[in-house]
Amino acid sequence: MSDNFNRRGQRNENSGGRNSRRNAQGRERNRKSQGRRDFSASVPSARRRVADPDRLVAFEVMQAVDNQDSYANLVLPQTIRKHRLDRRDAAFATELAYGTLRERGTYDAILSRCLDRPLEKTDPKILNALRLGAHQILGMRVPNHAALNQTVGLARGVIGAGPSTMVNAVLRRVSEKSREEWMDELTADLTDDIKRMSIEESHPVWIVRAFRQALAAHGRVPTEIQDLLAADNESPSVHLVALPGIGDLGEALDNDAVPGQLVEGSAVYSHGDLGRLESVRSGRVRAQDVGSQLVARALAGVGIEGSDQAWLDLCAGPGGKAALMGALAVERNAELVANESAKHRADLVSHALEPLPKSAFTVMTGDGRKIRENIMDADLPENIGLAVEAFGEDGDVFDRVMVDAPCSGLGALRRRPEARWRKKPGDVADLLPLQLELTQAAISVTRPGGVVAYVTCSPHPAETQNILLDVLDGGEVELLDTAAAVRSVALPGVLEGDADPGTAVPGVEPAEGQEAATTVQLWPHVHGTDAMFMALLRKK
Ligand SMILES: C[S@@+](CC[C@H](N)C(=O)[O-])C[C@H]1O[C@@H](n2cnc3c(N)ncnc32)[C@H](O)[C@@H]1O
Repeated sequence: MSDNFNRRGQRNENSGGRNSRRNAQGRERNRKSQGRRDFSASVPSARRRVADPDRLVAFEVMQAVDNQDSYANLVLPQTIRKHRLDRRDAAFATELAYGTLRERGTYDAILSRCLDRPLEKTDPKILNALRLGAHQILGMRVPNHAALNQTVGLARGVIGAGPSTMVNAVLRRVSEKSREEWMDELTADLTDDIKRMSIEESHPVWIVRAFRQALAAHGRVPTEIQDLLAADNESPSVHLVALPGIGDLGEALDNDAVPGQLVEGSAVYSHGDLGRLESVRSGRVRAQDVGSQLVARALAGVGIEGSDQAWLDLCAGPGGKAALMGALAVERNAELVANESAKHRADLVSHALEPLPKSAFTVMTGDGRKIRENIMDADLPENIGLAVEAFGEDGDVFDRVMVDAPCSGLGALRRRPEARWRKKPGDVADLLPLQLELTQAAISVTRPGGVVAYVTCSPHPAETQNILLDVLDGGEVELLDTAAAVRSVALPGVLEGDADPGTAVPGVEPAEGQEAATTVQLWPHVHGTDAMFMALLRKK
């Protein structure tokens, strides 16, 4: 983490460069030359009447998330461009918007003690301005007077003079206590740990509860929950993968990336715009969570007997795992079929696979549940086509199949700052039938002895272990020692001891030739990855 960011990954406003609007002490520079004046925080009526551009960007992102259901990670870059922020101000706006969105739950609990009306009855624009102010005061090291002054200026500029007076009064009350004092006050009378953590770590109560169950279900200690929630509030590092045999990490490493600690061919990049790396622009090096890299490599690496030429990624969009699997397939003289139901996402898969030789892959657009019918009609690469003929009407042609199922995404909350507030408990239940049917469809096109990987970016027991048990009930597949397969593609020693991601599944016997029947659950607070689940299944 750079020196310019605090414990929560936010920038300290104390490292002003030559052109910065903040000086070396973190104070906003005087802007007389821009025709505006900065005033003392104690004179609200005389404060600036226009919104500071980086705070305005953060505010517009919050509004777009609320009013247009926008994704912050998509709308933020557009808004930064619209307001022509320089790199430094863009970084500040990013931390302000993302941090405020993530920690909204904590700030709302504090604001509800400072407002004289319920939050629901507060004008949403005023509420968003207050949240941004609270984050600057309690979550970033912006001096109180600057946070107040600038947020009042923002409110005055985008909402009006009346509301700005109220924003000033409320933020003054917020600034009267430190974050720790606020937490003590808010949680003093709470006997329920889940509610306490929900406020302290800014997650909805139902997600805290689900995570605690998930930790227990995947063999970890439920008391880890606080660390897990805290890890969700950190900005994730950018992990890179060099497509094996196609890309290399040299350029990234020359530009301050550092080698990844979990898996070979990976690096961690924390030095700004990835687009400046030609290897990334060309798609030969890709940004990909290292957990995704691990599961893709584990499926490619697990031992199978017999043919190994036809690989399938059943739910491939936008193509991250497909690109890595496809490159590994090329090295092994195998070919990849990448299927995706949404046309625009199938186009992204085609784009992700561009660096591969054209003859090495096929992209199909279709419902994965109908893959069996669809592959019989498809124009597949020659060796897969031959295999289809060999298996005749059955269509069970594939040696390795990835089912990276559509899921609640609860394991990647740190990537989508607003996601935790949008998701509902029903989202988990809604996807369960689809997850099961996709896995059954995958099994139906896998040849006996071939392997299916069931993967989710969620640790929720309903969409991980329960789906697995339903699949095993079908009697067509057996659970492999997934943890051993994952360890074998990780760097030596890193998934041992407390970092062992494996869990034995009660009542499930090891398959022939396997030490154990295990699943794998990765965690942000243990492995620095998304909370990704994997079960490797061998077709009988
Ligand atoms: C978790 S994402 C896959 C991520 C991808 N493997 C990667 O690494 O980039 C799940 C994908 O499944 C797709 N999907 C949803 N329903 C599907 C279906 N019935 N058949 C095939 N794909 C489906 C979604 O559009 C989404 O792109």
